[in-house]
Amino acid sequence: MWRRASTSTSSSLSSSFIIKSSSSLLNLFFISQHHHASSSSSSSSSSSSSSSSSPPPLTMMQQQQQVNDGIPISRFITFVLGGPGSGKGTQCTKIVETFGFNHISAGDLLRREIVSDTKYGSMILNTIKQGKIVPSEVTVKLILRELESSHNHKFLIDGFPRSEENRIAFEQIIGAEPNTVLFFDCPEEEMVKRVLSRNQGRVDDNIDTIKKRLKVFEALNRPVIDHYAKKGKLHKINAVGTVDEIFEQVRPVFAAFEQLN
Ligand SMILES: Nc1ncnc2c1ncn2[C@@H]1O[C@H](COP(=O)(O)OP(=O)(O)O)[C@@H](O)[C@H]1O
Ligand SMILES: O=c1ccn([C@@H]2O[C@H](COP(=O)(O)OP(=O)(O)O)[C@@H](O)[C@H]2O)c(=O)[nH]1
Repeated sequence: MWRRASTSTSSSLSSSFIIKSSSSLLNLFFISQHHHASSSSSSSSSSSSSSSSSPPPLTMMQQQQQVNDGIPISRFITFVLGGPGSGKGTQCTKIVETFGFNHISAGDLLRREIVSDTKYGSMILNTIKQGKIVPSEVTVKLILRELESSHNHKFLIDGFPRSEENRIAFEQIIGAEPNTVLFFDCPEEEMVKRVLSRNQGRVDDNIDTIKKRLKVFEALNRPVIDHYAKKGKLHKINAVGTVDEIFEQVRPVFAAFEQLN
């Protein structure tokens, strides 16, 4: 069983905001040469300034044209972090419904490989059973495929990166940093309780594997969280409470982006 990566067509964050909200050019990626050519040969309606090393932002018309042409435009990426059972997937569903993001669950992508029995399937199954982390190049490749095949430019990447090695591989292969990072902060005993009652038939939702996953989370995922905290990109959410109460802490993160637009 896995959560389906969901895609919504509603779009309320525009690329012009993405450009304005980014503190560094690393936050953006302008993938196609076509983009550079088209944006540099026409004027832009956005008020954001552009340096000599960056292309000017696209007008809404250019963005629409690119969507029509199937050419990727600048992407807005949110990493969704937190321990096992902290409620990442549950909150992602609410963010998709409210703000129209495309939800990419790294765990779901990996479980799909197991079910499809691809060349990585048995290695992934063994890794998940042991609560360990799948090699970065495998996971990043699966994420890249999702990023490239979506017409929605706003992404939630759920449950990734799980280690500094994951994070660095993503940044090198994809060529971008996330625009923002959510961290669902949940006490271990609450996470254990939730995972044990998740009831989705997952091979890793048993007490022995949960203990291993919690250790791996503390050892390998914490440094990633610290990294983004230092960069001022981390939004720490208290993950204890009802789903709706927690979402009320999440909502302002994305509402703020909309307001700036
Ligand atoms: N705020 C909450 N309070 C109680 N249970 C929750 C809450 N949020 C999620 N859950 C439940 O806890 C389990 C784990 O949530 P999930 O979103 O799958 O976590 P994660 O994606 O972080 O592993 C699920 O069964 C989910 O329904
Ligand atoms: O980027 C990832 C995401 C997941 N996993 C593996 O998939 C398992 C389940 O991850 P998921 O995010 O689905 O569940 P959670 O840990 O939130 O319960 C993890 O314990 C890892 O073994 C991984 O190796 N790399």
